[in-house]
Amino acid sequence: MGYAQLVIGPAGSGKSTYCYNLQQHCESIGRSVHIVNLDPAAEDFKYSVAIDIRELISLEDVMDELNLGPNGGLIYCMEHLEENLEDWLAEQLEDYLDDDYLVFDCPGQIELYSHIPVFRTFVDQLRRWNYNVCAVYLLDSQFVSDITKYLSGCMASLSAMVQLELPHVNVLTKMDLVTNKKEIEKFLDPDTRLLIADLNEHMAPRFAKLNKALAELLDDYNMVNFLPLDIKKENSMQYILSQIDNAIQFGEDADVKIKDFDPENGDSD
Ligand SMILES: Nc1nc2c(ncn2[C@@H]2O[C@H](COP(=O)(O)OP(=O)(O)OP(=O)(O)O)[C@@H](O)[C@H]2O)c(=O)[nH]1
Ligand SMILES: [Mg+2]
Repeated sequence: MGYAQLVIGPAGSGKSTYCYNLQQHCESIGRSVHIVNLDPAAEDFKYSVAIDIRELISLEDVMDELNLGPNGGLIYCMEHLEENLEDWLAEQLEDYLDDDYLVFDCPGQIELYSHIPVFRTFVDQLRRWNYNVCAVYLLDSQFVSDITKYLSGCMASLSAMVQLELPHVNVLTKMDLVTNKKEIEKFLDPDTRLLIADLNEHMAPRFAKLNKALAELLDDYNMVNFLPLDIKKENSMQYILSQIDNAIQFGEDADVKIKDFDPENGDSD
């Protein structure tokens, strides 16, 4: 059984930075992770890359040779990946052990998750190869400055969740930049009734029914729940990782091993 995180979220939300900080954190606790770059437009990374989509296809080449713009080019690249999962990706993954932990740093274009099936195909293939996969959806705390933006961020996350059908963890990034912590904290685990009240206050009365329906939708999917990520605080990443591990049952075998050697039940010397 392998384990994987699919790190997704809007452009600039902090996905690559998250991957780097996760790698640093894992190094510091002596745990192994391998970061896979799935962004064909990426230029350089701070993390060490285990597998790189740019060895299969690069956005620059596609744009030059096929005369495509950056967005069309990206879709072309991702569809090319989709067609090459069983040869290229399979071959790349052969270098990793069955129980390795992979982290996929994905591109930020939202249409990749809502309009075309590439990530759904990708995830289905990983599952066939026996990976437990968790979607980690990052949203920039700087973007969540008011309730309507927050709600639109939640909706984009929900759309990815419905499309991918994976265990799903939402993360609010760049908390180190937040000056008014109280203002943001209300978005981490809010009461949807308060959200509606807040929305109604800011919007014309004719939106009241829509606001109520949106809040109920979030409630039904248990969606409104974000873990704060402050890269300046070590325990912040540690907590997020523990939640994700839990979602993909990583470490349960290790728990069994620890219990086997529980000094209270084992031999004493
Ligand atoms: N202060 C601070 N800056 C951050 C943090 N995360 C990301 N940034 C900055 O935000 C910008 C975008 O970060 P990236 O990690 O490249 O974001 P991304 O989601 O990978 O972006 P794309 O791959 O283009 O979609 C960079 O300038 C980062 O330095 C954070 O936690 N704190
Ligand atoms: Mg990136």
